[in-house]
Amino acid sequence: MRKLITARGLVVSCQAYEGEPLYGPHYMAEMAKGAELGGAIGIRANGVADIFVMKQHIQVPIIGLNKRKMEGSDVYITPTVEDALAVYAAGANIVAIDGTKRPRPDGRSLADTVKQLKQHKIPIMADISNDEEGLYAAELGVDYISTTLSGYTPYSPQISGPDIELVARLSRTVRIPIAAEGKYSQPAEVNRALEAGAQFVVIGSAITRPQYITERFIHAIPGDLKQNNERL
Ligand SMILES: CC(=O)N[C@H](C=O)[C@@H](O)[C@H](O)[C@H](O)COP(=O)(O)O
Repeated sequence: MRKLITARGLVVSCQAYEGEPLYGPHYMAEMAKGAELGGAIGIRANGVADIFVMKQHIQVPIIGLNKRKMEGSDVYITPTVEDALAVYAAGANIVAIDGTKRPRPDGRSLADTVKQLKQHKIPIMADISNDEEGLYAAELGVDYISTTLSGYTPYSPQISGPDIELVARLSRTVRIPIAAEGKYSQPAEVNRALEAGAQFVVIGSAITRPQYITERFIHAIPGDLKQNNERL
C-alpha cells in the first residue's frame, strides 16, 4: 500500500499548462522539491510524465490527476478509469478524479468509476463542487474529498475566493478527510480552512505560477506606478 496523507498541513499543487513558462516535468519536479523543502506534506500533480519524474525526486505523497478535456463531456479531471489507472501506474499515491455526477466521457457513472478503482486498491480523492457531491462521494467510499471544483461547475457558488463555508459544512457531515482546495491565496485563509475542519489545504497558483504571482503584485500597485510597470 502506498503512503497516504495522514498529517494536517499544506499540500502544494505543482501544475503548469502547455504554453506556460514552467510547463514540463523537469520544472514541475524542481517546483515539487522546493515545496517539499518548504514543508509541504504532499504534492498535487497533473499528467503521467510530471508524476513519474517527481516521484524520483520527492518523498512526500503525490496526489495525481490527468486533466483531459474530451468532446461531449465537461468532466476533465481524470475523466476516465483508464486515465486513473495510468496516473496510479506513474507513481501517484492518491488519484484525484472528478467527483461530480456529470456524464463522463467513458460512459461510466461516478459510482462505477469508484468501484473499479477500489478493486485496484487505488486511494481516491473526489474533487467536488458542493455539499451534495461531497456526501455522495463519501458514501461511495472514496478516501478524501476535495473542494477543488467549487466555483468551477455552473451550479456551485461563483465566488472569487476559497469556499471555506463548504469545508465547514462538509466537516460536520462527512467522516472522511476533507481537503480545502481552490483559490487559496492568503495564509489567513489556510488557517480558517484548517479551523473549519480541513485535514489539509491544497494551494496551486498562489505558490507555483510565477506569472500569476507577479500579476497579483502588479495589480496591487496604485494607478500611475502600475502603468509604468506595464510598459516595461
Ligand atoms: C478547477 C481546477 O481545474 N483545478 C485544478 C486541479 O487540479 C488546478 O488547476 C488548480 O490549480 C488546483 O486545484 C489548485 O487550485 P488553485 O490554483 O486555485 O490554488
